[in-house]
Amino acid sequence: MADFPSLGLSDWLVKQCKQLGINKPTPVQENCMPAILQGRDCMGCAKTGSGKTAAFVLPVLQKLSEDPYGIFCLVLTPTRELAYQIAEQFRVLGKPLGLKDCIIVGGMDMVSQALELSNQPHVVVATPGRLADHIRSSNTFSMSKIQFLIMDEADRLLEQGCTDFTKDLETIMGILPAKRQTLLFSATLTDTLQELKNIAMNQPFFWESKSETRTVEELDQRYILTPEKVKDAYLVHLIQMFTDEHDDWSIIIFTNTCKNCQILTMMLREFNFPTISLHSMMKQKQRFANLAKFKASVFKILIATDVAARGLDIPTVQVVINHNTPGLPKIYIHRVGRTARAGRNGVSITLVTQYDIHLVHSIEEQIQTKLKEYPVVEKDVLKILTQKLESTDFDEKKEINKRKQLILEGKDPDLEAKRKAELEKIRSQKKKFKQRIQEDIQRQKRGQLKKKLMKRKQLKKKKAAQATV
Ligand SMILES: Nc1ncnc2c1ncn2[C@@H]1O[C@H](COP(=O)(O)OP(=O)(O)OP(=O)(O)O)[C@@H](O)[C@H]1O
Repeated sequence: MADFPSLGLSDWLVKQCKQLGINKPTPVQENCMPAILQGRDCMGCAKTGSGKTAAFVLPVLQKLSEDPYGIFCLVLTPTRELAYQIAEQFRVLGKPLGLKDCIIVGGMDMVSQALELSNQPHVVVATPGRLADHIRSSNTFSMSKIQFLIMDEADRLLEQGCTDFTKDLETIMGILPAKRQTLLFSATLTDTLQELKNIAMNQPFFWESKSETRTVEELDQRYILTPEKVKDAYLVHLIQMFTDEHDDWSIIIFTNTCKNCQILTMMLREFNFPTISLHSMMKQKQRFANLAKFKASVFKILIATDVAARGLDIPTVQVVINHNTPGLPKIYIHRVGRTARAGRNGVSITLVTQYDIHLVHSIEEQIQTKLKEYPVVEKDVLKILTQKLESTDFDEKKEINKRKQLILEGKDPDLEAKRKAELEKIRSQKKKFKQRIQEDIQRQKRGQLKKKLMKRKQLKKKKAAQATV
């Protein structure tokens, strides 16, 4: 197995790595770093937690130390928290260089960002939306001398999901020099391969970790079958079990909406679990503060939407719980990848309701692994259900939360309720009308049939009468 010097890495960087406990390159580093140091474009696809960040940070720092000039490297990433994490890796590994970095993400002060950009940082780490805003609104910085464009979680950047980066990426690409090195990394590159190849035009070096499975071996992947209605009781039971047995464990719970994030946080706090949330409806400063508290283990439980599904590297996370079964296998891969990182062990548990079985099958097919059932003592879950959930008038809280949400959306809850009731009335009238029409048709059909049968009977009678004559 190669070591860092044999891959062409300078002594000062090898020393920096050692200080961080990075002694031997991981496969993605071993394979991609020489190609990057040779000046090639590179696409690296390796499992979650396998060291993809250092695979691009180290060669960029080496090249930067040889010829620092202007804004040298631009890193694009889909989420704000991830941008800070990547910038920190650059800062720590590039300390001896006196590296100047700049983070450009939404939700933070635009004026101070513009100032930082005009100060010619070596490395800019950005989310596409905010960087595109800066490009459109000012001409105080230039990216024309950029040597490296890096797209971390590259497949997500190209996806046209709920956040579509296409327009912003076009704006950004428009000011970058054609002559540059482009590096694309993710744990799930394959389904956007062609689009990515168009971005890395220089016959990119492509490396993908060869493995039957798409999740790491150290991850124990489980599921619990639960009726939708009592899912939360199972969740409480799981957390109770983990917190009773391991006081140093952190848990991330993924759920599908910001609203559910809030509701679950409220519910788990009722049970006195140290819970904090992270979702896109929160103010950015609060998002950073909550994540910092979770990383520092002030709060052991983080409830998050998929804004936290990709890239976040928090070594203390031992358990990932999917409160909803992810609709796409890719999302599942990234979510459960928040644990069992860098060779550590971890557990993931997916709550599967009667409506989600087909989703589990497609996840299993993609990851080439069968999820195992997580044993649960039903009696204990039932206890939670009857004692606590009922006594905390949870339904009432849900209703209050619904009303709060509507107010936040600028709607009047009472008017909305009225509107909903009217809609319901119209729907039920429509249903009744349809039913009536169908009944009429049936009646007509029955009438016609009756007539036919009568005719046939009469004909038979007639024939019989003729025969006797
Ligand atoms: N060669 C190495 N030896 C030991 N640990 C390493 C090495 N390289 C990186 N690490 C550590 O491994 C952890 C995971 O790395 P990183 O966050 O880069 O993973 P990733 O492959 O980008 O994962 P994801 O796909 O989830 O974004 C980090 O804490 C990092 O410091």
